[in-house]
Amino acid sequence: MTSYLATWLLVGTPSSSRTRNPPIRNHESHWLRPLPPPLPALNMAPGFISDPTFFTASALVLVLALAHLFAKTWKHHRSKTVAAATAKKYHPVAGTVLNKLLNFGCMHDYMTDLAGKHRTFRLLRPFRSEVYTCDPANVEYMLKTNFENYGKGRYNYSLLKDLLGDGIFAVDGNKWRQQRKVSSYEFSTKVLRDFSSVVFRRNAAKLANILSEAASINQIVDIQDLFMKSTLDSIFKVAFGAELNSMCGTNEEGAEFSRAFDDASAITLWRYVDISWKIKKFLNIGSEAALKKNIRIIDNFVYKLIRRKIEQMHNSTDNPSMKKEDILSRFLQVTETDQTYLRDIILNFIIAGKDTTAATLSWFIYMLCKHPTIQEKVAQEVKQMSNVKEISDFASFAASMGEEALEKMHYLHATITETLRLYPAVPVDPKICFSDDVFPDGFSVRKGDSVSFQAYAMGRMKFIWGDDAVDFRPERWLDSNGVFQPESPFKFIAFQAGPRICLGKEFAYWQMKIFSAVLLRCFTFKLADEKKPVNYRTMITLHIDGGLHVSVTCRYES
Ligand code: HEM
Repeated sequence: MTSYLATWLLVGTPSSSRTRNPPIRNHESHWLRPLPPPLPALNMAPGFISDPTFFTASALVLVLALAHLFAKTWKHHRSKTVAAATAKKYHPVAGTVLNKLLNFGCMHDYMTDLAGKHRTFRLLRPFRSEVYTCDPANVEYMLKTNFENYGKGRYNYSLLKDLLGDGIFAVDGNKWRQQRKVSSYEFSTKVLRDFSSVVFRRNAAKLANILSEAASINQIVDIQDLFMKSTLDSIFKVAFGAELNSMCGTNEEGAEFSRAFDDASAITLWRYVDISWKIKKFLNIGSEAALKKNIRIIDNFVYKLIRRKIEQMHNSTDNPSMKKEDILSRFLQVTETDQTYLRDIILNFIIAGKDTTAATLSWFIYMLCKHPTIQEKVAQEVKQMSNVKEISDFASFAASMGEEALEKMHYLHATITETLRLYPAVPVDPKICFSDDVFPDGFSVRKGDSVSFQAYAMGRMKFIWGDDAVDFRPERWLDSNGVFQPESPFKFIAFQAGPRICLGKEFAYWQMKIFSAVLLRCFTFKLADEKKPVNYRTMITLHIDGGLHVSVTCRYES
C-alpha cells in the first residue's frame, strides 16, 4: 500500500519533477506509472471468499504483486548503481578568487604553481566557480569538440563591452560568425598581405634608424616602448590607411590615444577581480571613472578617423584608381552607415595587432639577451638567407627581405615560437560554460562556470613539454634537418585553437619575422642592467612591467 501511496506521490506531485538527477527521475516515473489499479479484490464482500474464481483471481493478483515487487526491487537496485556511476564529481578546489586577488601582481606564476598540483582546478567565487585547465584534452574539448558550449558569454561581454563594444573579441553567435566570415576573407587577400608587407618593412627600417642613432651615442633604449609604437604605427596604417607616426613622436594626439588604450586595457582586466566595479561605474569613481575618461579619448580619436576616411572615399568617387588597401576602406565598401560597428571592428583589430605583437617581440629580445648564443645563431641565419651582403641603408635592406628568404628562416621562426610558448601574449583566456558538461578527464563543469585555458602555465608544464619545459630552447621546434615542426595547437595554445583561432596568426608572424630579421642582422642587444629583474605587468596581454631597457651596438659592416 505504501508503494501505491508513494506511486501517487511520485507520479502525481509536481515535486517529483524537481528531483536532482533527470535521467533517473524519468526512468523511475516511467516504471512507477503502469502499476495495476488498487487491489479491487480486497473490496469484495465476504460471501465471495469461498468462490474458486475468487481464489484464482487472488492468486493471480498475488503473483502480479510479487512480480511487481521483485521488478521494483531489481530496478531500484539498478537505478542506484546507475546513479552511483553517473554521480558528478568536480575538479579539485585550489582556493578562492580572493587568493587570486592577493597574488594579482604575480598572478600567472601563482596559477602555474596551482596547475603544477592539479592539471585542472577550481577557484571558488560567489555564484560560480572559475575552472582553470592546462590539460590539452580538456582544451581541445572546450575549443573544438564542444565549441558551441563555450564562449564569451554575458559575463565576459559585460566586462569587455565598454572597451571592445560589439567587436569580434567580445561577442558570440551570429555577431561573431558574421565578423569572422568577413574578416577571414579580408585577412586572406593578397592585397592586404602585400600592403602590410610594405608597411612592416618601412616601419622596421624606421625603428632601425632610431636604434642606430641610439647606438652611436651609447644611449639605453626602452625597446618595448619602441615596439609598442612601431606595431601601433603598422597596424594603424594597415587598419585605417593613416600614418600615426607615434614612433617618431610627431603625433601628440596619437600618443594620447596609445596611453589611453593601455590604461583602458589594464582597467578592463582589473574588472575580473574587482567585485565592486559595477558600483564604481554607477558612481563614476576610481578606476571606472578613469576607464570612462580613457574610452572617451579612444572614441574621439577613432570616430574622427572614420569620418575622415568616409569623406576621402566620397571625394575619391571620381578617381577610381584610388587604392582601397587598408581594412577600414575595405569594410566601408560593405557598411558605411553604422560607425559604431566600424569603431568596434577596427578597434578590436588594433587591440589584436598592437599589444600582442609588440609584447612578443619584447620578450623575444629579452630571451635573446639572456641567451647570447641563440641571438648570434638567429643573426647568422638572417645573414645567410638574405642576398644583401653589405647594408647601405635600412630601408633598402628591409625591402630586400623577400618572402622566400623569410620563409627559409626556420631558426628565427622557432625562436619566436619558443618565446610565445613561455611568454604567450594572451596568458589566460576565459570562456563561459553555457550548459552543464563533462570534460574528457571525467570531471563536470556547471552552466555559468567560467572555464579558462592557461597558455602561460601550459608552456611551463613538464607533462606537456618534458623535463626542460621551463628552458628556452628553440631547437625543440626543429627536426634533424633544421626544419620547423609545428606542435598540436591544443598544446601550443598561444594563438588559441579551433574555430576561434587567432585570425591574425600569419599576419603576426610575418610582421615579427620582418622586424626581427632587420634588427638582428643590424644590431646586437644587451640588457642595460643584468641584475634588474624583468617581470610582467598583469594585464589582458603579457607586457614587461616598466619596459625593457637595452643597449644596442651595430653589427652591420657599412
Ligand atoms: C603574437 C601575436 C598574436 C597572438 C599571440 C595572438 C593571440 C590571439 C589569441 C589567444 C586569440 C583568442 C582571444 C580570444 O579568446 O578572444 C586571438 C584572437 C584574435 N586575433 Fe590574435 N594574436 C596575435 C596577433 C594578432 C594580429 C596581428 C591580429 C590582426 C591584426 C590578430 C587578430 C585576431 C582576431 C581578429 C582574433 C579574434 C578571433 C575570433 O574571435 O574569431 N591577432 N589572438
